[in-house]
Amino acid sequence: MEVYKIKGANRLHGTIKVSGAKNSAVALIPASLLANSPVTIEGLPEILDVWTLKEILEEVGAKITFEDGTMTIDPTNIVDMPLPNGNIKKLRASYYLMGALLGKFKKAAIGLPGGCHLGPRPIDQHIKGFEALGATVSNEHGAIYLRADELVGSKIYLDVVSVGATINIMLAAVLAKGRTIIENAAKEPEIIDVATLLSNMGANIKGAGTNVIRIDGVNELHGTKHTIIPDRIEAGTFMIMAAVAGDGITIDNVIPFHVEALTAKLREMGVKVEEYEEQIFIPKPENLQAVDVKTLVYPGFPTDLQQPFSVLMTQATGTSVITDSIYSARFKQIDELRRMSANGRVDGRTAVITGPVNLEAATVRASDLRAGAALVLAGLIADGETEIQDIFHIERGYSSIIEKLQGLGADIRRVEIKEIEVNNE
Ligand SMILES: CC(=O)N[C@H]1[C@@H](OP(=O)(O)OP(=O)(O)OC[C@H]2O[C@@H](n3ccc(=O)[nH]c3=O)[C@H](O)[C@@H]2O)O[C@H](CO)[C@@H](O)[C@@H]1O
Ligand SMILES: C=C(OP(=O)(O)O)C(=O)O
Repeated sequence: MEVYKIKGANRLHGTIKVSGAKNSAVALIPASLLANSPVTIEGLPEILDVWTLKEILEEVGAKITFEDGTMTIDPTNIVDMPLPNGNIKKLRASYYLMGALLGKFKKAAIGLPGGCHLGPRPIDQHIKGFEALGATVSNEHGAIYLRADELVGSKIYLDVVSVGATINIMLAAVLAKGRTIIENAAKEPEIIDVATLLSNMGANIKGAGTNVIRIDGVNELHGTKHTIIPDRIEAGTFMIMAAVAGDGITIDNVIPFHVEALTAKLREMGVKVEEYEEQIFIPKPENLQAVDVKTLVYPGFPTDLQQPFSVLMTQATGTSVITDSIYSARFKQIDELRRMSANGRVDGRTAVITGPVNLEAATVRASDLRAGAALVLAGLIADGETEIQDIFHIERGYSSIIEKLQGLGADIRRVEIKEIEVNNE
């Protein structure tokens, strides 16, 4: 199996470029199935989730080319094939095939999605939306079966603000008859990105990015060309890295407005953040102070940055408290950071971390994507050589992470090791 080996304590310096947004990419790709001619998406990240979706779309008959971040998807000959198993379970966003295929064929059969284990991640709000549009939905042996004679627009109030449900309902509604209104919709930038693609395909969507989205169904959607937004979570991870291990780092291809909640927290800790049009510069920080963080829906502090941020807290003076109000069990990184001598404990939805401490290298396991990112950051500052196992989680969401970090002077390698070495630990 492959692991990352990181020799810590090199201060990092230079410019690091952010890739296209994972959470947009994984929705834009299924959205393209709704068109009747090819859709080209530029700037896609080369991450496992994108490769997996490509394979799933090919299974249903899409013709796809993918080179240098540009994917062209020709959905002209796709079929309404059931997808109860296999690749579907490798990522969370396979749930977007429900909305896209239901919208296109008025029926779909899709296995329950995978993705990071962060506590319960129900999809009841997605189903509520599909049912409101006229679909009957059943769960048969772990796959969701959706069928409708026709889809008719409806008013849907989301009981929980959900990124996935908001996008999935948009996907199902763009070809429905009449008007759909999504109330209490999520407002993440990725939702605007997907609405932009759909609008350029001919859909009629108003209000994406606010908590009320109005969709007037159209008869047909056509191909188009779209450039994806930068990944605000990857950008945020690099900003935290600059604060924890940097000696002057420029983060390139970022929309500063998308990471404002993080910028505010970094400044509260004593980190200087210089914002430019598409770049952020963070000089070498001094004297980090403890802060409290609570994750919230956008534009609040993103849950996806809470785990990397916890590493910064280990370097701040005093006791920091993080509360994750989105997920009930998103602190698996804390146990691994404790192996590296961090002083942290978890109590329900809260982690309490006291610093500063000198982290020490250890063999650790990435339990999920952002826990993995947190361990990479910890490895970059720890004394000695850290080994991170289960790196597929990290590569589900970070494009060319090894090469990007090496570009800043990090001593990080992907290494093949024998299973026996793992079992002996
Ligand atoms: C592929 C993708 O875009 N993943 C992101 C998406 O996940 P995802 O779309 O799964 O997250 P949601 O916004 O739907 O979930 C937010 C909260 O609502 C709950 N919920 C959600 C749907 C539902 O039907 N019922 C329900 O109770 C979830 O359990 C969670 O507590 O948004 C999350 C919150 O910003 C991010 O952490 C993920 O990176
Ligand atoms: C939780 C995440 O991803 P997913 O929803 O794909 O599991 C994430 O990107 O941090």
